[in-house]
Amino acid sequence: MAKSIDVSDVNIYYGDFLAVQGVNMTIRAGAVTAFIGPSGCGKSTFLRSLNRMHEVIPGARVEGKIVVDGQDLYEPGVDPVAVRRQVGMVFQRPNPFPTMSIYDNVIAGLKLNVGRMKKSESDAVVEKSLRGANLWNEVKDRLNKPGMGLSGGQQQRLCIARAIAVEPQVLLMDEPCSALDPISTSAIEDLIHELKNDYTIVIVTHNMQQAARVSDDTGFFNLKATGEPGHLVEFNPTKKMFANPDDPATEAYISGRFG
Ligand SMILES: Nc1ncnc2c1ncn2[C@@H]1O[C@H](COP(=O)(O)OP(=O)(O)OP(=O)(O)O)[C@@H](O)[C@H]1O
Repeated sequence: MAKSIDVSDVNIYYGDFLAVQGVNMTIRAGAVTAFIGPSGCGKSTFLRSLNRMHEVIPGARVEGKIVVDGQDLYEPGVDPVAVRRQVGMVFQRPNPFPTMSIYDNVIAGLKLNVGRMKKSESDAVVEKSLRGANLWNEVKDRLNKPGMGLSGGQQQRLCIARAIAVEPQVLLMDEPCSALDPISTSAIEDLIHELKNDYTIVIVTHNMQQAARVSDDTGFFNLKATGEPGHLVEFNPTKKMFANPDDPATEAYISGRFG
């Protein structure tokens, strides 16, 4: 089930470098939230802090609170692997496991989490996840063929199927369409609309039309100057953000005057 995310006073470091400073926001359950902003302002860094992926980089750390379903993800004793199951992620470039079939790609995460499953159970998960990712009809007759044999857009939907197979509460997407052609992009955008009934979705995008098309809320990140930390300038419903933003910097960015 979709959950909200409450972010308080979050600072994110790479070693001594403060990359993102002082973020506060509430990401609504069952909504699509987009992060926009110029290159280097910390959108991806912040996104990765939402499922404890940031800390896999040596020296990287997060301060502050990120609460999902009443649980602060950064409290001592919280298992980052359990967090990543609850908060799934889809990356910029489709990254199916190269040696695995379509079928095995879908259940790869689930196998890690639950171990062995009955064939009938895994068949059901594979079908449900591929249907959920709008890919079932295209691949149902070749589930045992390699995942790498699919088109880029199909591979990205396969990665979405893999992410939803473990039934997360939140789905993070880091520029999921940037490597895709317009038709595949449109298929992923349609899918995002459908998935938000079941998942809280957070998407980083460079494409402002995409943010306007797919999201309910938008966060605009910016940098005061090169070398300064990125910060959240404004967080508002997407309609307001694009029609009547609160901050002049948001308006300047949205209207293409910088970035
Ligand atoms: N692995 C890393 N080690 C050190 N610094 C990093 C690392 N990854 C990112 N940074 C720095 O953190 C800051 C934020 O980068 P990040 O990639 O989050 O920005 P972004 O807004 O997502 O940029 P883009 O839109 O170009 O993808 C930048 O100054 C970047 O150089």
